[in-house]
Amino acid sequence: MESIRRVAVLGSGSWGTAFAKVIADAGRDVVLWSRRQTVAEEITRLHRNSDYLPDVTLPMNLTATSDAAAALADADAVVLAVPSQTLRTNLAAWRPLLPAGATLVSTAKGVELGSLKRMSEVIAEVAEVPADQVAVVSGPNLAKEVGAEQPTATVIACTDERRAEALQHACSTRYFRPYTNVDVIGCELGGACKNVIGLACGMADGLGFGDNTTATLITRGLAETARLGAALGADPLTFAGLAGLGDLVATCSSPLSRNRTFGARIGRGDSIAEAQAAANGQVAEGVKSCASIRELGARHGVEMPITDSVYRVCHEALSPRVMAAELLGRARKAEWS
Ligand SMILES: NC(=O)C1=CN([C@@H]2O[C@H](COP(=O)(O)OP(=O)(O)OC[C@H]3O[C@@H](n4cnc5c(N)ncnc54)[C@H](OP(=O)(O)O)[C@@H]3O)[C@@H](O)[C@H]2O)C=CC1
Ligand SMILES: O=C(CO)COP(=O)(O)O
Repeated sequence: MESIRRVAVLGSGSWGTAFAKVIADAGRDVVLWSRRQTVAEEITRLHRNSDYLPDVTLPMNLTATSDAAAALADADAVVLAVPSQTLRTNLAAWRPLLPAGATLVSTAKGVELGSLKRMSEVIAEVAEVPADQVAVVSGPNLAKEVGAEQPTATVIACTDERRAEALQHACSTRYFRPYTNVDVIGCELGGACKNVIGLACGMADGLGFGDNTTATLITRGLAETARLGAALGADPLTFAGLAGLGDLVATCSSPLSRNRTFGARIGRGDSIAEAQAAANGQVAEGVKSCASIRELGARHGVEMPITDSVYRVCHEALSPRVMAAELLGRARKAEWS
């Protein structure tokens, strides 16, 4: 695998912008694609993305465009940083422009509604590339903290270890430390499921519950994520790592998490529509992915009580307080069963 010199990042929201900055800080030329020309112009001319990371000055070797062909020209790696549920449509439009052989990198943390596919599966299918050409970046990576250059680690997962290492090299900086992992399934499930558990933790906070409840949800949330992972062939160790426990803890504890913030509003009594309006267009992936993850669990006979409860709150108008009572009132069982 050749080294990565030029990177296209498609999607200029919070994470697309922060991760593009990391790669530029690692010395690569980065072109960020934005669907809004005004955002692209602001990034290129003023080195700012005031909609998503207003306090961050972006590096000079990061430019932006709303022309996908210009962003993708000669890219050695293509980072996909759009929401999970639009990725298939976005990528289908970009498919003819993808440079042959480029590593395609998923940053989206979700499971597709309908197909129940992981993002790397969607990418391989739509781009018509082998699975080992697709990498996943996942870990405790709250965009605002990464943008502020706070010390952070992540996981680059790819079944082709040399591609993973090339990407690891292309995004290693003094504040961002990527580890490689060949367990793509586990890393993706960790990233998708933690958003749902983050919603549950937010709901608990909104109801006025404290750290015991949060710790209980984190731990039992990890247990159901790991059960799903086992059924889908993930490496159990992945769930103890950055893309598992690491991301789960960051999302479930941080007021910066959009999923946790969304859940807290619901816990305080907002409707789903009100919480969506307050999110101001920013994606809280778990609201949709709770449906696909719940269905994936059911398809594989995996019990996922927290995910099921979050789904019923988000899509069947279950009250969070009743959710809490129901979860506590479940049939008694052994911890590891
Ligand atoms: N934020 C974070 O801390 C992290 C997020 N992630 C994951 O990265 C993915 C992207 O999230 P993030 O950047 O945070 O999301 P944001 O909500 O911050 O930004 C979403 C971006 O996607 C664009 N977009 C939205 N809908 C479409 C569409 N239909 N077609 C094309 N572009 C679209 C938005 O454009 P516009 O501005 O014009 O609306 C915006 O640039 C998610 O799966 C998230 O879970 C992963 C790690 C960290
Ligand atoms: O994935 C994230 C941190 O790793 C961001 O979480 P939110 O999407 O909940 O903000």
